[in-house]
Amino acid sequence: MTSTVFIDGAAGTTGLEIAERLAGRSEFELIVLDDARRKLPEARKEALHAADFAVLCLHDDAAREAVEMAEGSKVRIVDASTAHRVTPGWTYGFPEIVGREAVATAGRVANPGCYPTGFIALIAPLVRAGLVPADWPYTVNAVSGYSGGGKALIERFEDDGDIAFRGYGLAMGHKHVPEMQKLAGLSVPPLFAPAVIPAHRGMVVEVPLPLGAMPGAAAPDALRAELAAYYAGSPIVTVREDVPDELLLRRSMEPWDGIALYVFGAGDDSQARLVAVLDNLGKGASGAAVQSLNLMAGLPETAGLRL
Ligand SMILES: NC(=O)C1=CN([C@@H]2O[C@H](COP(=O)(O)OP(=O)(O)OC[C@H]3O[C@@H](n4cnc5c(N)ncnc54)[C@H](OP(=O)(O)O)[C@@H]3O)[C@@H](O)[C@H]2O)C=CC1
Ligand SMILES: CC(=O)N[C@@H](CCC(=O)OP(=O)(O)O)C(=O)O
Repeated sequence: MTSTVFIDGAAGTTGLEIAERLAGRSEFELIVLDDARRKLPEARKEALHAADFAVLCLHDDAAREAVEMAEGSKVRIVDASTAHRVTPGWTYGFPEIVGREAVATAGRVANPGCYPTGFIALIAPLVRAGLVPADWPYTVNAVSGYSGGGKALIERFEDDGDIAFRGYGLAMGHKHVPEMQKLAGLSVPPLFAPAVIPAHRGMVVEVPLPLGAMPGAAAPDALRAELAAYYAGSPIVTVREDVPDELLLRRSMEPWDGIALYVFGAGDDSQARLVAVLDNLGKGASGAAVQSLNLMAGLPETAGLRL
């Protein structure tokens, strides 16, 4: 059976990558609005009411508007924006964390943020297993390729070829913190230090752990073993056993919908560095949206993904 899909915001960075992952698949037929109509409220509303699925690849206000427009229709929504990630009634679209069945049966799915995908993948299973405390003030140090900021940041980095590093979120209160706290099951918000580097895509999310000072925290080998058991059999999440000399992001990175998790530990078990490497536009956005869409349509979760 073919399902119809409307990508609202199809001309944007995330929307284009979702369309690429759906291209040539007989299970989905895209509803496309031409350039003159793609922002017209009446055209969007008509498309939302005609579609089986809609993927919102919009800024938060336009995403909220789309959800309102969809009222009274049968459409099932995956929202890539931040608008509904901690909203009651919405399912957080991270099947490995909330369960595949929850996503498969949902009518409203909030696609995770790119940085939270790395943080939650690392921390949520460990908190649940009681191997690290839920009441610890975690720190999240992360770098992202500039496509993470959409068309505006892409243009800025490509116009100004001289930016080597952009630290931001310096006033704290980044929009990703609430979902990190909620999905990881933490009693205090993590301290988040994001930055952008002059590569188009790719990200590294690191959570440094002073294990010796953390009440009840397990040793690095036990943390790695727990993550490996938690994600065993996942075609998307890989827990790496190796300790490379260095972790590199390359400007030439191809689209990739997987995520690699590492636990690096000090010999005396006093410290660990949890690291997630992913593609902000892959498992961090478009790949995750297509994974959820697959599950919602009753299809294999990796169909169309770049793994
Ligand atoms: N980029 C990434 O790595 C990630 C992005 N996201 C989220 O996904 C969403 C989309 O981001 P991204 O693709 O990067 O952003 P872009 O800016 O690249 O794309 C947004 C698109 O929405 C279009 N648009 C703006 N207003 C309207 C409207 N009223 N109706 C219809 N279309 C509209 C824009 O049009 P125009 O082309 O004319 O500007 C643009 O094509 C955001 O909420 C973002 O935070 C989430 C995770 C990662
Ligand atoms: C590099 C960069 O600017 N990244 C964006 C987040 C990208 C993203 O995940 O957007 P959503 O929160 O809508 O999911 C930022 O920090 O605002």
